[in-house]
Amino acid sequence: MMARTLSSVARKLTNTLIVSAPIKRTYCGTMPEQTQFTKDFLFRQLFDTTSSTYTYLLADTTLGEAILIDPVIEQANRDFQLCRDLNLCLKFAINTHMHADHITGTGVLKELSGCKSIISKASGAKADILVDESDKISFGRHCLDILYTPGHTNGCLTYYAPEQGIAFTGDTLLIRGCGRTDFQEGSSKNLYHSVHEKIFTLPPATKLYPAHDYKGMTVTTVEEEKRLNPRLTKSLEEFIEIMDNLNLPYPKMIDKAVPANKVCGVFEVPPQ
Ligand SMILES: N[C@@H](CCC(=O)N[C@@H](CSS)C(=O)NCC(=O)O)C(=O)O
Repeated sequence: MMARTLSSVARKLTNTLIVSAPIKRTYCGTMPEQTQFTKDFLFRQLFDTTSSTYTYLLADTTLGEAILIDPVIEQANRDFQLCRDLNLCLKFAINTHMHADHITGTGVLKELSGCKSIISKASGAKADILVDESDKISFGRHCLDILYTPGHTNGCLTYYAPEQGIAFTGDTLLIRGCGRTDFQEGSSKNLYHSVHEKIFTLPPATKLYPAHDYKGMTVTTVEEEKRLNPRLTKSLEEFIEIMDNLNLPYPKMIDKAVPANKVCGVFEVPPQ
């Protein structure tokens, strides 16, 4: 009896396997070879669920120097504690741009760790160090190149670590999307050119890490976005049309976040 039951289960499973649809293979290109991180490079992707913001901790594990990209004020203690847990000294807290949807953690991290804050000169925001494309950001023996990628805001930067094959695109390029261009000197034309000229010209296997994701995605590559991005694979004219019709709601925090982020996240919000 038991044997018959088992064999009927097995037959059902076999049938299920037989009737399941074959995997449809539509991609006929060659996958670009993946770059591995060097042994002395630490990478952590951290998330703030309220604003769906990614913060990135990068470090030289031999020399113990770290940086944070796009920290969020509510997570500043978490990020600082992680540096302590890993015996890392936080050198810089960096923003890709002046965010509209959350207050940056750079002000609090400066207090907690004594690190220096960084943002682009073009952002018009205050920070300890204002950078542009001619600068590099070094931590230990590692280094970030700076790409000027305006469009979402006028001061947007992409930070690129060529040796590791990774770039941090902020809100310029999101996974299968891009940052909106309807406020803070946003320009769809500039964003399109930034992506096509500065990001899509990086090596195809370059891993791209955005400042946000709203669908649970974590990473993409230049090759993937050039092939699959539903907005940026279009012509400039079609792209502008798409961006003009996004109809996204105004970010909930913008009226508090932008004044605070103009002064590195240390703005005292007046009592309501
Ligand atoms: N609902 C959120 C804000 C969502 C949003 O507008 N995200 C921005 C980046 S943060 S300013 C964006 O560019 N989105 C592009 C898109 O296509 O979703 C809030 O209220 O904070």
